Amino acid sequence: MTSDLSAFAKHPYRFIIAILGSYRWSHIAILASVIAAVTFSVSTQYGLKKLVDALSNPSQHGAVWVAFAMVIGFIAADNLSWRLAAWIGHSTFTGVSGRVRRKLFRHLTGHAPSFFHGQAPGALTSRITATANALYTTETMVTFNAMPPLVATVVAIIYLMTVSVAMALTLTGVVGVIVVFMFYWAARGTPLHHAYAREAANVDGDMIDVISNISVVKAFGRMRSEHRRLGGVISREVRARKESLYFLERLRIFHAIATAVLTCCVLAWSIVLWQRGEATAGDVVLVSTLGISILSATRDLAVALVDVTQHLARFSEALRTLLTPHALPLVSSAKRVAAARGAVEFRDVGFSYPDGKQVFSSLNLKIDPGMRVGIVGPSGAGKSTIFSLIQRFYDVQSGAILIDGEVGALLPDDALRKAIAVVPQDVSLFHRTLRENIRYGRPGARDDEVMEAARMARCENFIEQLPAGLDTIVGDRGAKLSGGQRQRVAIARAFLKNAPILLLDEATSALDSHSEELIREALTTLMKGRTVIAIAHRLSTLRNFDRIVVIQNGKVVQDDTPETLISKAGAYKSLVDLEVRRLKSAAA
Ligand SMILES: Nc1ncnc2c1ncn2[C@@H]1O[C@H](COP(=O)(O)OP(=O)(O)OP(=O)(O)O)[C@@H](O)[C@H]1O
Repeated sequence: MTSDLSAFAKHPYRFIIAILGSYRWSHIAILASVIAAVTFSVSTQYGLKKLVDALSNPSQHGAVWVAFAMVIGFIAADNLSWRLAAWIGHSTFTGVSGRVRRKLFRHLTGHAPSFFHGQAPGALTSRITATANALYTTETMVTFNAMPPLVATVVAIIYLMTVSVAMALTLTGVVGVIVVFMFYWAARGTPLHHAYAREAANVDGDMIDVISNISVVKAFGRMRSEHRRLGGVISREVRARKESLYFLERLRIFHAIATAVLTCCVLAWSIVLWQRGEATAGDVVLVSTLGISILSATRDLAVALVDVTQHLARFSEALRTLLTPHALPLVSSAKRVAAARGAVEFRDVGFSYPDGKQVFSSLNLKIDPGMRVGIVGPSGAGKSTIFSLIQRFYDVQSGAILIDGEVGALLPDDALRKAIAVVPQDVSLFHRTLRENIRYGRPGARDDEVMEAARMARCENFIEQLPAGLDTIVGDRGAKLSGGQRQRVAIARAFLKNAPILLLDEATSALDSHSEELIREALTTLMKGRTVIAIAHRLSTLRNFDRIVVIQNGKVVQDDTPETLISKAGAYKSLVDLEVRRLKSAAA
């Protein structure tokens, strides 16, 4: 299977077959063990019939012990087969569930970053878990809930035929009617069970919402009203759960009455046969025990079938929503490309976001290797979009973006990623050690290289103060580090990555002047010998750049050296004047 599984979105059963294919022999072994276990279990009743027949005939002492051995043998074989089925089942079903998760996660992470904008990460990951769990539950239910009563019914009917073919056929008809009736009745409860599942999810969602906003709740003194709100949500869930449980209970009551009446009929019938001399005492025992087990099996079978169909429906639904096709086809990494030198060119680029918002109609921008270019312009001009397009988070609709003269969209993904390092505005860190976070820039980097990158990014001082130095866990999204420290970790990553093209997105939030100074020093070293494209929010950052490109409404309105631009009237001069006025009024 490739990482794009979207072809399976409409064919969930093909997906299941493809996944189960790798566990074919284990499933066959489980199936055989369950069939054997149930056959042995039902055969125990036959052993008991033999025992009763031998006991009622005093001359058959030997036959009594043969029947005894038969019963013990069946019981032992029954238990051993169940344990074997469960033993293989545990490793197979958990293996399948792990495989489903790996496959779905691979598919999910194969989407372009743009796919994840506006999607709650928690919702996506819990859908993967729910899908894998639905398949796991389906497998265990089929094996341990649906198959045993089905096999037991078939085997029991075969044994009953040895006593009375008419009784066996009548019972088959009655069982069929009961299973179908119970299945449809049980299925009618589905909306109630779904309503309960929805309410339970609401309780979870509300609790998560409150806990993740706990500081806001406390700051506004709303804890009591949040408790009240949650109390209401929990009451609705309790009500829905009761309705779902009572529905199943009514089904069980009906079944219990039907079982009692039918057992009575079967028993009476076999006694009549015995009175007529057409059945032995053992036959009466066999018929009554088998009759009872068949009738009990009908309820388990009907309920299990409903559960299985529901889980399969949930699985198919989840698969449909998870397996949306990848928007950007990946280029095979087999294609070899020379190491990048760092030239970037936008040639007649036309681009609109998937929602139809057009940002560029025909953007042209040529940046030579080693050149430092600052991009400025008002909010919404398209600066960040330029970065997204260079990194191929989206494909352009017309024109092309060239890296060293090669169309970016035709470059293998790993070649493109190798060519570009990014120091983003919002640095996102993993909930792992600082060392692992910095090493993200180059996974194979040695410890001394990680340390050197940290030193060049001016991280030493704060690393020394961390409780476990580089081995400190940085907290969720790097919560234990300050904004300036997170920026320097991103710079350290970029040092390790050592890519020829550097995209810098200056943080909008102001840092203290010491932190700003450290970052400025680190960036000056980092920029040496690379092509740099920087989005600057403070124009002073761009003083030492080779070129400044001013963008307005998706168009380049000025493109020149900082000295030339500042010396003549125009968009850049207006922006500088505006910043000077802002700084003056802030200082006043
Ligand atoms: N994911 C998106 N989907 C749809 N439209 C978007 C998306 N991202 C940005 N836009 C729109 O595209 C236009 C350009 O946005 P972009 O983020 O590139 O501007 P910017 O110059 O970087 O602005 P800022 O300085 O405020 O970050 C804006 O009108 C914005 O609303």
